[in-house]
Amino acid sequence: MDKRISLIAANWKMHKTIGETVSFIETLQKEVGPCTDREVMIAPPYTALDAARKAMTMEGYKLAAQNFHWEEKGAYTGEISGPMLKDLGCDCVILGHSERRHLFGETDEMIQKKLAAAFKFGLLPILCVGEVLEEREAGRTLEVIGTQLERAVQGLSREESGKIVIAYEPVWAIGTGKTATPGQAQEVHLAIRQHIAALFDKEVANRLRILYGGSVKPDNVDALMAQPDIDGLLVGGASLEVSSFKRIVQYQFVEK
Ligand SMILES: O=C[C@H](O)COP(=O)(O)O
Repeated sequence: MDKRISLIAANWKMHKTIGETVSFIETLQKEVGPCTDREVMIAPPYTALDAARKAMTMEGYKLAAQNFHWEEKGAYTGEISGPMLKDLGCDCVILGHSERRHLFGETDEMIQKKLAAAFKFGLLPILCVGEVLEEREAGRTLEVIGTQLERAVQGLSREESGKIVIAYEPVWAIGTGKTATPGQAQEVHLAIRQHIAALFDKEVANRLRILYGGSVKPDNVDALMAQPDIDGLLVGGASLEVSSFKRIVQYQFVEK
C-alpha cells in the first residue's frame, strides 16, 4: 500500500477575527513546531486568510478556504473565485461541507463544478460526504455516500481523482458530541476506498487520503487515527482552542 501522509485539518467555520487567527497560528506553531511526518491545515473565514498565510511560517502548515465559486469571475455578488483564493496564498479548498449542502442548498451538481474548478485553478480539494441520521437508520449510508462520490468526481481524470482528499463527515456527528465509533468510521472509509477503486482503479484508491470529521476530540483522536483507512481528520469545534487542536495534531502515530 502507498504511504499516505496524514492530514489534520481545522475548519473554523464562522469563527475568529484576524487578531484571533494570527494569535492562534503563532501559538500553535510555537508549541507544535514544524511538521514533517503529517500535514496541518487551517481553514479560517475568508476575512482572515491573508493574515493566516502571513502567520504560517513553518513547514507542514497549509491554508484552506471553506468554500468558493466555480467560475473564474463574473456577476456573482458575494462570491469568491479560485484565482482570488490563489492570490491570497490558499493551498486547498473545502467543498460540499454538510453545512453548505443543508443550510445553503448546495447540490451534487454544484459540488461537481467546484471540484473541477479546484483542479483548474490549482487548489487541493477536500470533498466532504456524509449521511444524515435517517439515512443511517434506514441502512442507506453506503448508498448515499456512493451517490455523492459518483456525482462529484464526474468528468475528473484518473490523475485528478487520486489527488482529492475526501472527508467523511456523518451529519449526525457534526457538532453534536456524538462521534462515529472508530469501527463505524473505518467501515465507511474502507467502502469509500473500494468505491473509488471501482470507479477508477486500486492504485488511485490507495493514494486517496480519507479524513474523518464529526465531534473529533482529544479523547477520541488516537482510536480514530489507529484505523487503517483513516488518514486524517477534519475538526470543527475542537480546532478552535490551541490546547485541544494541538493534542489532536499530536495524535499517537501507529504504523499501518
Ligand atoms: O468540518 C468540520 C466538521 O463539521 C466537524 O465539526 P465538529 O468537530 O464541531 O463536530
